[in-house]
Amino acid sequence: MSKTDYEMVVGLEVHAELSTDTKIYCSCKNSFGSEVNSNCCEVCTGMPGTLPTLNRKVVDYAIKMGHALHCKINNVCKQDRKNYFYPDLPKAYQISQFDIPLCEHGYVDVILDEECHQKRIGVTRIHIEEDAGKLIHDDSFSGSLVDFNRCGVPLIEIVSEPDLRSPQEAKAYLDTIRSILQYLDISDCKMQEGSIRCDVNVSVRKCGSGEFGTRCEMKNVNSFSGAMRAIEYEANRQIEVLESGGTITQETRRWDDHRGQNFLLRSKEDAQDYRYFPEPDLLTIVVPEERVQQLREEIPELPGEKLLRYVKDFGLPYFDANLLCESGEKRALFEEIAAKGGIDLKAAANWLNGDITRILNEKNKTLAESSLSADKLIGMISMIEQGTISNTAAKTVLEEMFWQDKEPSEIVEERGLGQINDDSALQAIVGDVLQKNEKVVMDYKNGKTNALGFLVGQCMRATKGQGNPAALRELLLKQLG
Ligand SMILES: Nc1ncnc2c1ncn2[C@@H]1O[C@H](COP(=O)(O)OP(=O)(O)OP(=O)(O)O)[C@@H](O)[C@H]1O
Ligand SMILES: [Mg+2]
Ligand SMILES: [Mg+2]
Repeated sequence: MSKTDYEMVVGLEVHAELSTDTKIYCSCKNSFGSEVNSNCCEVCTGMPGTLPTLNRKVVDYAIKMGHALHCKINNVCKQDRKNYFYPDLPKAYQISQFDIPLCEHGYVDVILDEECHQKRIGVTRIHIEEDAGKLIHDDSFSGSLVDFNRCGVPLIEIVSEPDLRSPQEAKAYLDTIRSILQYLDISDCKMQEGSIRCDVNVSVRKCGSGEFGTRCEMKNVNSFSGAMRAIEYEANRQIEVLESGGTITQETRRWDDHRGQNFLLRSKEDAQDYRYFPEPDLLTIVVPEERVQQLREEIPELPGEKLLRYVKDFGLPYFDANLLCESGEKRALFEEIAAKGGIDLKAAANWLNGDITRILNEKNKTLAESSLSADKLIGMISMIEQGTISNTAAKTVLEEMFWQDKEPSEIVEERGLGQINDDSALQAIVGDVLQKNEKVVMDYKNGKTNALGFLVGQCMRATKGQGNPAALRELLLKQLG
């Protein structure tokens, strides 16, 4: 049998750090990058005799994610101890949730491609738990150091059903989960700071088989593109094992993205190995039904719905809509423009995704720090549409109105950027350009039609960018016969 006779089956566990001000069970600051061991106390390091107190915000944030992923919310639930030893876990247990997670039985619709085909991915559960500390390995000394600042940072674990069938589907799912977290403003999702991490579970089976194969779980996947590579590699590894007559055993493997390979860490522990038991130091979580509903009402329009709406209602191509949807500020400005109307929205999207994004990136600023507004942009784009200014002149207008409290019309006037639409003025320029470019004119007459573009360019140059290109083109065509 060959590779194509097999199908891969993938399920993902996403851990997202929640952006609460304080940790999940104590009042230590929840922040990244502080001096090592400066944000920890006897509670988050589990000193004997200390008691945890649940941070209410953590429950709110997790319920919001539950609503966004269409989950059933278990507003009466408990927390459990997951026992294991590791040097970054001074308590030797993690407070998590075992048999009754806060949210379960959900799903998310993921957009798979530019034609907006969708696939529904099941979400098994979302539970709250605490993060562990961080080991620091350094070549300058033997052994490892440990930083406890991350102990007790709140996490949600979002577990998917094994519904994914390719690395591309897994990537689309991860991108969707990340942007939902960002839309809800409950996690900063900084991959490089580890605020969103994923474990990748993979199995393979013969195409057409109704049963799943044995899964292997990969740890140390540090990016979404790394997840795609890890999935591809692991599925191939399993197929090779099966094809050579072997069997797959349930294992935890370590992905090494640099080498593009994974390595056995341990044969997989089962839930029973953790000896889960109800956390005796914490009360049952009880969230009043009104609070659950109130949180539902706080859910904004989510990325998938928004993207489809931009494509369907505003006629934007997927690519443009997707770029706009990535930034809260851009979305807000675009929607304000769309609500006011009167201009081509594709043009607005182009400016937002193009020059405006470029300028912001160059200056490392946000839209809120600029002087741009929906009205200014509408004003500028209308002037282009009415032929008052050229696209080139508009770039100058944009640069000026970006940081200054000036109207586009003011700038056009001050800087004399108005487009020359006057036929007789343009006629003179066309005549001059044709005279100076006899060879190009010959080429054009001999069938080299792209010579026309060159001539338009020359006319634009002669007008210092202020000629109306459409009018110039027409005049040129007339003269060239
Ligand atoms: N046969 C399979 N092939 C691929 N993925 C699978 C298969 N069976 C289960 N999975 C996926 O494995 C993941 C299991 O995650 P879950 O958190 O429930 O358990 P775990 O990995 O054993 O626990 P832990 O959180 O302690 O790592 C889910 O995403 C699920 O969809
Ligand atoms: Mg898990
Ligand atoms: Mg796991």
